[in-house]
Amino acid sequence: MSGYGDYSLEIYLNGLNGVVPDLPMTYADLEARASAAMSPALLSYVAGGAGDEFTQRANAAAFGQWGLIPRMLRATGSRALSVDLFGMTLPSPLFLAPIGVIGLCAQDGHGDLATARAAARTGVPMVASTLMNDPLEAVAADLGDTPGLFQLYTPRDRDLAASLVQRAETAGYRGIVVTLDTWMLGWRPRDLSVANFPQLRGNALANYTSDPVFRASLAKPPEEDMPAATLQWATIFGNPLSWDDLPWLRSLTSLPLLLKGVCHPEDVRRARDLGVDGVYCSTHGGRQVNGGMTALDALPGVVEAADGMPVLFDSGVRSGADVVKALALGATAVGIGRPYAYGLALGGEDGIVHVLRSLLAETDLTMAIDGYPSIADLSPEALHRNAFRA
Ligand SMILES: Cc1cc2nc3c(=O)[nH]c(=O)nc-3n(C[C@H](O)[C@H](O)[C@H](O)COP(=O)(O)O)c2cc1C
Ligand SMILES: O=C(O)C(=O)c1ccccc1
Repeated sequence: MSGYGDYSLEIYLNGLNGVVPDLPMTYADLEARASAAMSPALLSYVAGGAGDEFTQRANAAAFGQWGLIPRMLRATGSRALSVDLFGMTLPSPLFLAPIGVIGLCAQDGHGDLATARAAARTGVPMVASTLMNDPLEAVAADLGDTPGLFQLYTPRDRDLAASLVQRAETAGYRGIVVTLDTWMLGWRPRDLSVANFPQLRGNALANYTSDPVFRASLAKPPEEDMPAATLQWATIFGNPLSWDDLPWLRSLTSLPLLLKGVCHPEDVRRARDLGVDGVYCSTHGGRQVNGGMTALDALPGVVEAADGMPVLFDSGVRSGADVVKALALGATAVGIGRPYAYGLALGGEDGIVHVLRSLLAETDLTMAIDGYPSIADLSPEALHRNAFRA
């Protein structure tokens, strides 16, 4: 049974001793204070999105269409927030979405490890990006007993893809998440304005530079010629996959295989037919394309087509109320993106833990007060279409 809501009591009790939180309690404050703590180039990369960022804003605003219907007298004195995913029992429905430059968001450049340690402390699983400053093996070691999934950016070199997946299996990751919406880079005016793309400067490439297949493709080891290694990375990074590649992807692993960026029911059905174990409904936080549908609008159709297969969700989740709504629309687990990057930039590992505990507390309190004692009680019928939109 969840005691996540007790985080607020803990804070109020600390106040009796004159202690007030040194980390932000609102998303607006988190974003503002983290922005001030980051370099302008890193901030434009993390906070920015595609085009004029309409889709990025709409992803978050879409939650305002829905309101949880309060129900009374439903004995919500304790809440059940745990979820089952691929045979794992997770303590809560949250997970950490893959963030390729999370390493850079920490002062020491090891934000991938800090994220893994925050995952270990909270039990919130981490989806580790292909693009990390530390190799996937080191990140797995810091996860402890908390499960990790490995997010694959499928390179053009099939042997390199196979090597990365094999390494993830050996390191103990519990699933492979293949991201399909980012085999090429979208139009990102903020980054273009400062002519900065972190990976092209050699950042977050540790999984490549530590890989025997990648190293064998280089004339000189990356330690001697990183610019050449980086150019090689740019050449092989993105593979424009088709459905014909799916049997090959499936053959790479016996771990659960998930596809990230899937928003159309027909794509869900096709993935299912080809032996995929789960789909991940996301619009990449509006970073890749602008002007499209929001991830939340796509979610009900994806859930229906998934027909019981797990559906991970992210894009625009900023509060516990958002988490509850995504669960009610059928998400199996809900991914946190930018909020934890800001938590890390502002407060290191403790900053991530604070962001996660705050989101979980608000989720728990929302379910308690509105009369939904377990995640199983959350369904589309629990939601009302709001007439008023802020
Ligand atoms: C700075 C940054 C880097 C990201 N890198 C990756 C990545 O390496 N792989 C991936 O699949 N998604 C990546 N994403 C997308 C996230 O996994 C997630 O879909 C997105 O952040 C959700 O939107 P939100 O942060 O606005 O909630 C990245 C997002 C951000 C903000
Ligand atoms: O910045 C991103 O969202 C991201 O994941 C990415 C990674 C490599 C190339 C382009 C985008």
